[in-house]
Amino acid sequence: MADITFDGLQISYTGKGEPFVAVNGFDAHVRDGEFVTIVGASGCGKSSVLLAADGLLRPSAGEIRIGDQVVSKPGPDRGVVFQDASLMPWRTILANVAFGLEMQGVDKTTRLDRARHFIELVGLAGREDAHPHQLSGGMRQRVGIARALATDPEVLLMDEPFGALDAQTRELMATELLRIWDLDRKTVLFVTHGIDEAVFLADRVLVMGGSPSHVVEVIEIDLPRPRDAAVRASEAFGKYRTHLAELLFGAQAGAAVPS
Ligand SMILES: Nc1ncnc2c1ncn2[C@@H]1O[C@H](COP(=O)(O)OP(=O)(O)OP(=O)(O)O)[C@@H](O)[C@H]1O
Repeated sequence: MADITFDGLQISYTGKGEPFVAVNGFDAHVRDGEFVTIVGASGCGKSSVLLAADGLLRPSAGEIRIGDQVVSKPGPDRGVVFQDASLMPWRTILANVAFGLEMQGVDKTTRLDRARHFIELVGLAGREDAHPHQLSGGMRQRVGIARALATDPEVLLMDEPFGALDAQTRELMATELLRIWDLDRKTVLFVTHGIDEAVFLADRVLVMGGSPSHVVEVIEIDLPRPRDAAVRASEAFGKYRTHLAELLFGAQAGAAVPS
């Protein structure tokens, strides 16, 4: 089981003065195979929650469990994609995607075969020998996704993976991500600033708010899959957008979002 449980999660940062409690009482459950997005105002702690789920940040109270295992450090059960794909510039695309498998000691033939498979899956077949600087921002994010998938993690943690892309590429990437996710439905936790993106991708949206922040509302997105342009244009989609905008920016902002 690759469900994720956040149980009374608290995240504090210690500096020179008093510790700063960024997140407190964050409770949530992401079901096995579910696609959950997290939204909230800038600085509310979305990335902190994701870093803690990856095991890179130790909670000051509470715990995170993947299945029945308490998260204490990064592990092969989790694949991570950040806003900046953080590729190694001196490595080819193939070698970047194969990197995690190399770290796991997978033999060369197997890891290159697997890397090629995932490069093809993200639509970059033919670019295996290119270097990251020869690719567009969207292509680099595709490489980041292929790299995260190559080790076959149970859980994908994604922090604004399309945040640096233009609006059109961003929409395209969201559709592509859902196509890939649909192949084996990994458990996904996806942080975004984008209201449309949050609704389009998710089975459920976790809305963060408060100070220190926590989950203030969980919205079940009852829209059909596969999600496509027709779903995006539907009245139901518009209602979810308006509701989310109201929650995040107040009633006036919600009214300004066209459905
Ligand atoms: N290393 C750190 N040291 C001290 N404070 C930090 C550190 N990292 C984050 N913070 C603070 O913790 C809070 C949450 O930050 P975090 O980056 O998790 O928010 P976020 O919701 O992901 O923000 P954004 O949407 O702008 O990316 C912020 O107030 C931030 O200033």
